[in-house]
Amino acid sequence: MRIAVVGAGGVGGYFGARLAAAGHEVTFVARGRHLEAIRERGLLVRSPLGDLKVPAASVVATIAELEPADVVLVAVKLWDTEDVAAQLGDVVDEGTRVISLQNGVRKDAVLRRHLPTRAVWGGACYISAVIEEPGIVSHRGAMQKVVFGPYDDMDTPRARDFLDACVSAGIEAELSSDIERVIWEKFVFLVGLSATTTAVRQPIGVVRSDVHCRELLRDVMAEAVQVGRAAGVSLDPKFADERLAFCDTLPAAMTSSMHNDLMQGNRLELPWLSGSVVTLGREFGIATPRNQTIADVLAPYELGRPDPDR
Ligand SMILES: NC(=O)C1=CN([C@@H]2O[C@H](COP(=O)(O)OP(=O)(O)OC[C@H]3O[C@@H](n4cnc5c(N)ncnc54)[C@H](OP(=O)(O)O)[C@@H]3O)[C@@H](O)[C@H]2O)C=CC1
Ligand SMILES: CC(C)(CO)C(=O)C(=O)O
Repeated sequence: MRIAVVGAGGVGGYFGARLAAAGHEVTFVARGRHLEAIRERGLLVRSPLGDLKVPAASVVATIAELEPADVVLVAVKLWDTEDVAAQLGDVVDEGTRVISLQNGVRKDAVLRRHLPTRAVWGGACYISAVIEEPGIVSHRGAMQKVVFGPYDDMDTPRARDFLDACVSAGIEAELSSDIERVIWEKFVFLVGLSATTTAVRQPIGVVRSDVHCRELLRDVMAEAVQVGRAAGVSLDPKFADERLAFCDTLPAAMTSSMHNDLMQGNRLELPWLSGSVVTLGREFGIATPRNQTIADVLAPYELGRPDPDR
């Protein structure tokens, strides 16, 4: 398959490299020092499942340089979605399908503002991966799963082709007939994990074993479930309790990409995570005090490490 990956970071770098290693025609769009390093030495992905090397020739600097693709994977941080979606408008043709592997529940609406509705499939991924240094992505742990699905059943046969491509590349992959619910289920869990690990600056093991933090984790997820249900998503009303039990099965050292970003002094996706729960809560008249507090205490870090002398 011809696959374009916009954003060659933790997520895009990992999944794109797996697909490339399986013989698919993968082109990455990268920028900055990461782009320069890939152009010089190729992209190296370090993974406990086996390292991967992508040749320098697979990278381009702009979306406009992409050749027609069957599937475009969007894997940039959420603040870059609008810009990427606008540029994709010029390269997506009749046969192209775009899957965002980003977190959050508003990404596909942003893509649809710039792309034909049929071109946008839903997606979510489960992985822990970061740009270790320019040109090098590190996959942490063995988790590496993609769930995706068209919003329109007519597209299911072509979606199966991408499923086959992922499976043949060794990616744990699932084709869902209810991708909106999948995206929301991931969102509920992620909002809980990212809010607590980032605010507490500790991994899930510490969060879940402290009685107060555990209740916070549950409440943050319960608020996300409530707003999701108000938005018409078929989430189980007890889903937060189910996810809390799931959190008990996670490796104690697991954190979240937002916690990692905070520790690195990077910008945070906070407005699209707890921030989205608050915004949607306002829209539907649902109180979201726990997510509001998370959004408030992390606000000084939203654009990167704050300057204490400011
Ligand atoms: N990392 C993880 O483990 C997980 C992340 N996610 C989600 O996946 C999404 C991507 O996250 P992650 O992989 O961590 O992000 P990264 O920051 O690691 O990678 C994104 C890359 O895309 C680049 N980029 C942004 N805009 C463009 C553009 N227009 N053209 C070319 N390159 C561009 C960024 O460059 P620059 O640095 O210059 O901005 C960066 O190199 C997020 O929504 C995140 O929440 C989901 C599951 C797990
Ligand atoms: C929870 C996790 C690691 C699962 O993929 C994630 O999506 C994130 O931290 O952004």
